[in-house]
Amino acid sequence: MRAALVGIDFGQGDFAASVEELQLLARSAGAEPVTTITAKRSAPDSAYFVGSGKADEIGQAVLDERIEIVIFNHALSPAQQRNLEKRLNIRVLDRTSLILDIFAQRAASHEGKLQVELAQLQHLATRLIRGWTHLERQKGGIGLRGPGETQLETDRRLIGERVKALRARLAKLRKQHETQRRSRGRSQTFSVSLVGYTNAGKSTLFNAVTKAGVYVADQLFATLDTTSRRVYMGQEVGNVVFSDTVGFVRELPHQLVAAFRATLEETIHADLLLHVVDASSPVRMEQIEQVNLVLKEIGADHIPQILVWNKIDAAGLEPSVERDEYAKISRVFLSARTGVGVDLLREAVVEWAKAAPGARLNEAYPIDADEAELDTDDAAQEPDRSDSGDDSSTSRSSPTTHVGSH
Ligand SMILES: Nc1nc2c(ncn2[C@@H]2O[C@H](COP(=O)(O)OP(=O)(O)OP(=O)(O)O)[C@@H](O)[C@H]2O)c(=O)[nH]1
Ligand SMILES: [Mg+2]
Repeated sequence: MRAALVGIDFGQGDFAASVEELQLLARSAGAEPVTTITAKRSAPDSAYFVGSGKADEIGQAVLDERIEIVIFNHALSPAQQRNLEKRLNIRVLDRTSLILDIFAQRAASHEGKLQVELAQLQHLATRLIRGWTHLERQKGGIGLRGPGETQLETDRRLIGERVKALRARLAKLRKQHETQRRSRGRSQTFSVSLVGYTNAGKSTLFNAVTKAGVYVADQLFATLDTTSRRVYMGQEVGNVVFSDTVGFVRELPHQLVAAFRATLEETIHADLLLHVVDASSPVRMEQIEQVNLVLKEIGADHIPQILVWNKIDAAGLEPSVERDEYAKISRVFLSARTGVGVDLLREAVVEWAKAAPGARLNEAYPIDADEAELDTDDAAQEPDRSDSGDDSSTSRSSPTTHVGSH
């Protein structure tokens, strides 16, 4: 489908990067961006978002380039969208609808599909409601109740009912998952979630670490549902669960953040986040910020993170590890694609897993009085563990020794 993209520069952030992202988003949705129309404004026009001169320029491009759809890099009000569609005589999508559309195409699990439908209906509902009041105002209300309005009221009611049903079903699914999680007990298994901006390389890294075949593509939101794999990480820590997750994006429609909370449930319950960053992207710092914002929104900002600077092959960087002031690993440079540095990350995860508060404590860690008591209890129940204690306590003078003491 031949698409014209429209981006307005309000003088905030990296405009070129944001237009580039819109092109990737459009392609991910299956559109073919043929032309990109940009303009500078200080504020959106209330009728058309762009000025009427710009609207005509878009109209001309639609004719010249045989455009089938116009996609705005912004959230349009229902009135703006309608006005534009009327004037251009073509379907107009805004950024929110575009992202919703990609999500609708990609959702694979039952729960994922329900969540997308819910978000779409909520988006639609605001349009209908506002569309209706808009009409009402135009017609002046009383005595002018036409068949169109009745239809809108019916639509609104039906949508409301469907939204309610979807919410109930999702709540039930969530409860089931919660019960499953609890019945598994306070799991001994250390869990790690890969999070990050869309296209950062999370799935590629997930595959490199777990050797699982997960869909990798140079598209936005290639992954929509969470995939988890249990991986044996050696004698000391045993199994670790890795979860790949949906990518984040700036201005992620708010309904979607809320709707995808459950998809990101694994993230909220993870012991450690691997925050994957495309080190070759000029806007990587902004992307890190955006991801941290979403993490805060879903209540996962308290979970410790390792920043994974991925794609060092493209960024011309060397594989390495950085530690913070407590000597804990805080950043790993690697390439998920070539595999260079991936072993450093595995070692980093093992180190974190060994140091985790809930992990099998053993006497190799310096611990303070309260924890020492706990540890004695533990040791009493599993006497065989103290046998191997001595040599590991000397060999592990590494950073992990800090953990017991905070
Ligand atoms: N040059 C280079 N490209 C990489 C590297 N890792 C991943 N890629 C590419 O980046 C693109 C996106 O990779 P994915 O693993 O699908 O990214 P993702 O973060 O899972 O993306 P979403 O699931 O859409 O959020 C693909 O084309 C990968 O081949 C890397 O280390 N170097
Ligand atoms: Mg992915």
